[in-house]
Amino acid sequence: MFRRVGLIGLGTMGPGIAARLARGGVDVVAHDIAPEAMERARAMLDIAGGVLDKLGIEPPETGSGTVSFVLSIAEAVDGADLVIENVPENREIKAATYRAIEPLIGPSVIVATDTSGIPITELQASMDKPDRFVGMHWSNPPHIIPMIEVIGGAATAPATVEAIRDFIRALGLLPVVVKKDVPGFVENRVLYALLREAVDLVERGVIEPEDIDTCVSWGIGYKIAVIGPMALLDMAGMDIYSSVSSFLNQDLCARDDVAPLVRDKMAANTHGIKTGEGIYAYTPERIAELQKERARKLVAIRRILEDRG
Ligand SMILES: NC(=O)C1=CN([C@@H]2O[C@H](COP(=O)(O)OP(=O)(O)OC[C@H]3O[C@@H](n4cnc5c(N)ncnc54)[C@H](O)[C@@H]3O)[C@@H](O)[C@H]2O)C=CC1
Ligand SMILES: Cc1ncc(C(=O)O)c(C(=O)O)c1O
Repeated sequence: MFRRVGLIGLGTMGPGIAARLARGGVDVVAHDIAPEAMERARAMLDIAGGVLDKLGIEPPETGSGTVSFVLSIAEAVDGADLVIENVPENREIKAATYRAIEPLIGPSVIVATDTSGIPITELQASMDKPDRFVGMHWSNPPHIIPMIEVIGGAATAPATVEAIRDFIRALGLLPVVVKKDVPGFVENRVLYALLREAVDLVERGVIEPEDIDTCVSWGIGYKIAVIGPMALLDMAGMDIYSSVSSFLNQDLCARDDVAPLVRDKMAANTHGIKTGEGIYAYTPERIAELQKERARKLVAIRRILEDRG
């Protein structure tokens, strides 16, 4: 079990990760190059703590850990036995961050990345000690979603993968070890297959955005939370899947670039909630309302799925 974690990057993911680790008894020393991100993270900690209370996640007997904010990477990694990197999904920024971290840590300190899908083998190529480098892919919102993917690259020592898997288990979370270092790992390969098809259907005028959200949330999402895809195949029957996939697979979206709908949104700086408009438009009041409502529903669903309803 790691007792002290250096957390680098406090944007969308960092604050929830800090809150969840601290609730598990870990002392987190957090750093972001942007002072305003550190301020936002402080405010987020209280909100995430309230959600963890509602989830009934108790600290261990030794008590909750702490979260402190520091002004440099050197202070964040000093004395850490694990460093978690949460900087933007950009190879150069990540490589520069590892170059800054590595000279500051001892040989036994593990460095984990929360990359959404850049292969670990690629990222560890810039490291002096790639054997202690590993993927630890949390899902957003990270203080609520219990599943975390663990991915070793070609040069990762098996003991590094095992240490992260055991740490996640000790926190009461659900590690899933991905056996091959494929781009996107597993969660995002599945999610992006769904998103590619959804964007394509909206772009082709087959369905309105609100209607595909209803269709997927109530038709597929609700069911898949209880019955995973492999179990769903058995429930539907291999005969049905074989028959439907024989004509449908060839008609599914197979585009290998970013869809025009998404490129247009990027060009117009309509990135979603973070800019106030994406597929839908959001006022600041609506964003606050949605965040509360989504957290409340995710907490209620998780309690039911854990038979604690
Ligand atoms: N947003 C999401 O839903 C998910 C994102 N991820 C992955 O997690 C990582 C972080 O993603 P987000 O939190 O969404 O990114 P973000 O862009 O919201 O936050 C990144 C933070 O890193 C900071 N930063 C940049 N360079 C830095 C440096 N050298 N030192 C310290 N801080 C630095 C930025 O100021 C920013 O606050 C990415 O690899 C992303 O792909 C993983 C799961 C879900
Ligand atoms: C759109 C999107 N992309 C990546 C991720 C991730 O897991 O890295 C997520 C997420 O929900 O966590 C996501 O929604």
